[in-house]
Amino acid sequence: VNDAATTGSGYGVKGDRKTLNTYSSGGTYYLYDVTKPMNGVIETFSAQNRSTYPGSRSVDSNNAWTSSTQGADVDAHYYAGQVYDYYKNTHNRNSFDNNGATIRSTVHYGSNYNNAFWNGSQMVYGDGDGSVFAPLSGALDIVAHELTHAVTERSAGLEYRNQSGALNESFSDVFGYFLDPQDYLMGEDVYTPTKSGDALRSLSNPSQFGQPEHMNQYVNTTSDNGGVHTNSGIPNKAAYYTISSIGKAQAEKIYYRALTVYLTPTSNFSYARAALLQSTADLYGSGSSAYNGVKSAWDKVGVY
Ligand SMILES: CCC(=O)Oc1c(C)cccc1C(=O)O
Ligand SMILES: [Zn+2]
Repeated sequence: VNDAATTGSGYGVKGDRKTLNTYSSGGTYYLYDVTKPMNGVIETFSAQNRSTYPGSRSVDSNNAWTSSTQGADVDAHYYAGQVYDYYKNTHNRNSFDNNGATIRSTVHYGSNYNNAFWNGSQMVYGDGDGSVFAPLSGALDIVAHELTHAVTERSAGLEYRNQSGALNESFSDVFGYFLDPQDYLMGEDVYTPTKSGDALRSLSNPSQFGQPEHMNQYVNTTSDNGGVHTNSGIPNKAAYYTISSIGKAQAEKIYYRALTVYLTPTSNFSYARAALLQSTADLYGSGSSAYNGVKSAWDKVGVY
């Protein structure tokens, strides 16, 4: 039996053509990517619209992943590979655990499910209901957001509530930007497919989608684990100020070092400021323009 790594192609959620790293075994093709270094594996499954995971491996008979229901599978697989490459090439991190863990995604989870999440072991994506969301793996920034939850879990371990939870959310949005830097919007490629110009969140203008962007607007609430998707607007705005003043290349090194070296499970916004400043001093010096950029960014959002 000739099992082999193969190259397929298909259409993503938006109908765009993509080349795919697949695998053939017994005459069937699988979304199973064995091309990454040190045996990192990326694999994609389908829940076939049931609420179970992982479901079964996404398969195709001729390695042409072109049916309308395969777009979610194509994008989950392709974008997971892009996020793997980003963390390896930019930060020398080998998968989310820095030890070559298999990156598994399940698509077509549930029915009309307007959600995506990291479940502690894998990524899971709904198909959306066609009004609030198109299939959620169709946005690179969402895939990067979810996989960054895994990186955070295996590094800082920021507890998913209150300020540490808002930081957890913010780091996922910020790395979503680093993967998809042509705008400061989150999820715009799949959010409200019948309406243009909106998004889940904006890093440059959090208040556009109902988020605070200064500490004096912090929302004390018990909903959403203490407003983790709301209060993330404050560190997101600080990240926007940082990126727009010192540039993406230095900002992403600073953010990765803070996340993997200094932040802890209970870090709050003030500690995040200190961690980012210390990371900047480590990398570029405390007298650098980068250091002044980070300091000024957090001053502007009222976090000291
Ligand atoms: C940008 C990705 C995102 O926010 O995904 C979520 C959605 C769409 C609903 C609920 C939670 C999340 C999340 O991953 O935090
Ligand atoms: Zn999230």
